[in-house]
Amino acid sequence: MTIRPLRSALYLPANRASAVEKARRADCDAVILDLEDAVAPEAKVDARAAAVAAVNEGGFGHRILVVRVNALDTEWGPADITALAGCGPDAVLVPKLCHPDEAGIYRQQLGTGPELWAMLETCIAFTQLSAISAKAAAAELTTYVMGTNDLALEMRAKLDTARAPFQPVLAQAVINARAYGLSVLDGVFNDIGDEEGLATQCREGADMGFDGKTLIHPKQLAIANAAFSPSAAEVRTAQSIRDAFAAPENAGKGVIKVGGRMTEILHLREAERTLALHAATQRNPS
Ligand SMILES: CC(C)(COP(=O)(O)OP(=O)(O)OC[C@H]1O[C@@H](n2cnc3c(N)ncnc32)[C@H](O)[C@@H]1OP(=O)(O)O)[C@@H](O)C(=O)NCCC(=O)NCCSC(=O)C[C@H](O)C(=O)O
Ligand SMILES: [Mg+2]
Repeated sequence: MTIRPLRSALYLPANRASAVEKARRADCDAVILDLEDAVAPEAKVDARAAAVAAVNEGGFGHRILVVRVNALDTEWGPADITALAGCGPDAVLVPKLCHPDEAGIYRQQLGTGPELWAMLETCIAFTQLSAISAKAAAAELTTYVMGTNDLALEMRAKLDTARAPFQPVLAQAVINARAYGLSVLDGVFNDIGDEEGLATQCREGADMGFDGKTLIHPKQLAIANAAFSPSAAEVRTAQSIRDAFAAPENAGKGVIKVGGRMTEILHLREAERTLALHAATQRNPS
């Protein structure tokens, strides 16, 4: 089993050159060059050119290079998509997905090159997420990204560390992603100085089943990487489950006891995933 880690995805405005340079060396699994909400309207055209130049220049190493475009119904969206389809980042992230047919339209505009990712950040999307997800998967969309700031604005809900009003939609995002074989990333944590709050929210996201977290500052990367990586204890447990099922005395058994716990074949599958994720995260930073 091979796994592509997505523990940490760092956003930055595409037109901030010093941040683009830092992102090329940052300890993250994905870099998201933003053309949407982090870029002022008067800077949109220059930011698009900067994103295309950054993609063409490369230098992001193992990091998945993503560009977040403006929505197709804005004055910048169509030209963003055309420019990105032409230069080929690893993925294009589209904002504010609302309707079941949208992913197919984006895919058509984008062609078969880059992966298609989409933000879940509108109330209307959550009223019809199963229909959206079925059609998104058919359009080969690979990844959902939570947009909790936009969602908070639309819901008129308070976005604090505990995120109580958002628990149902966070779970819905994970369930839909898993049902259709997509990756799913948790939303950003705005308080850059609050490391404890970020760690709490990362742990919650990992416990809910998210693959990783979107982040807004390099200071946040280590906390997310740690929270979404298997711990040493989890790796040991996974190894002992794999060893136990491989032991001759357990050949052909569907359920055994490992470390005092009932352990079934489904737990072996989970253990294999843990070990694959662990192996995939043991690379040297480059
Ligand atoms: C939030 C920031 C504007 C803060 O910037 P600043 O005050 O300049 O921070 P620092 O002084 O701490 O910066 C120190 C150096 O670090 C680099 N830096 C900062 N942030 C990043 C980053 N994200 N990636 C890479 N490098 C970064 C700076 O370049 C400084 O270097 P130097 O200039 O050489 O001194 C800023 O952090 C920022 O812009 N963050 C990203 C904001 C963003 O992209 N927002 C859009 C995505 S969030 C969102 O919209 C989610 C979703 O849609 C929703 O609805 O929830
Ligand atoms: Mg948003």
